[in-house]
Amino acid sequence: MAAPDTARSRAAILQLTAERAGHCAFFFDFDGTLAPIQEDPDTVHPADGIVEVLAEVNRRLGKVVIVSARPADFLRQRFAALPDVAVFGLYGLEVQRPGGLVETDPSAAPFVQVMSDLADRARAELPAGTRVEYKRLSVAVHFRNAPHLGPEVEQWGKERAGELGLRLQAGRMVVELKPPGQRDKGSVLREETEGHSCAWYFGDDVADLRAFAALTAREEADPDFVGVRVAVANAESGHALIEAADIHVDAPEAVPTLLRALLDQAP
Ligand SMILES: O=P(O)(O)OC[C@H]1O[C@H](O[C@H]2O[C@H](CO)[C@@H](O)[C@H](O)[C@H]2O)[C@H](O)[C@@H](O)[C@@H]1O
Repeated sequence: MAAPDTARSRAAILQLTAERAGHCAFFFDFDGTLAPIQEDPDTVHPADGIVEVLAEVNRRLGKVVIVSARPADFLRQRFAALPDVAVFGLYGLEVQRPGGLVETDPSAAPFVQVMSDLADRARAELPAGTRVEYKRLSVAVHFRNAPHLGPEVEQWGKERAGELGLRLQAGRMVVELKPPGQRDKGSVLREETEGHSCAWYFGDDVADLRAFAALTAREEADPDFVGVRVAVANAESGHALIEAADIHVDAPEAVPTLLRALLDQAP
C-alpha cells in the first residue's frame, strides 16, 4: 500500500491518468466523500461544484460511478443532473444504470421482511438519542447525536448480527446491519473496472477499504493497470484509510479542486 502522496507523486498520478483519458473509471463514495457529514442524513446533498465536475469527468476522462451505502433511489435523486452515471446503492446490493430501473441483487431479496422487522425492533429496544435509518435491505443505527451510546449500539448490533445471521458494518458514528453474502464495494470495483486500464476510488470510511483493496489486487494482477486510492481525511475513520491512500484531500469540498487539476492535464 502506498503512503499518501509519496510512493508516486501526485503530479505523476495525474499525468498517468490523463494519458489514459477515455479508458479510466472514477468511483465515488457519497457521505463524507462527495457530501459533508451532517447530523441529519436526510438533509445531505453533494458539496458545491461536485455535480458539475463529475459531469465533466464523465464526459472527458471516463465513466463516473457512485458506490454508496445509501439506497440507489436516494442517490439517483441527489444526482438527478447526472443521468449518464450509474449508482450502486446499499454497498452494491442495488444498482441503477443509466436509463434503467433499480435492480436488486437476488441474494438480498429474501431479507426485506427481516430488515423491516429489525428496524422496528431497533426503534423499540435502543435508547432515545439513537436514530434508526431503515433502508429496505439494511438498517443503520446512528449515534452521532449521542456518542456515549456508541458502545451500546455496537453491542446490540453484534448480538442481532449473530442471532439473525447478518453482516455488521461499522461506520462514522453508525452501525449497520446488512444481509450476509460477499457483495460489497470491493466486488463492485472488481466488476466495474473490467475493460479499463485505470480507475480511481474516492472514499472516507472503513467500508471504502474494500474498494481500495480491489484496486490494489487489480494492479497486482495487471502491471499496466493504474489504480488510484483517494482518501477524504477525517478524524472519525482512523488511520487505515489514509495509510492505504495514494492521495488524500481534507474534505468533500476539496474533491472538485483535485478533479479540476486532473481535467487541466487531460487532452
Ligand atoms: O457509503 P456512504 O455513502 O459513505 O454511506 C455511509 C453512511 O452514510 C450516512 O451516514 C453518515 O452520514 C450521515 C450524514 O452526514 C451522518 O449523520 C452519519 O453519522 C454518517 O454515518 C448514511 O446515513 C448511512 O446510511 C450510510 O451507511
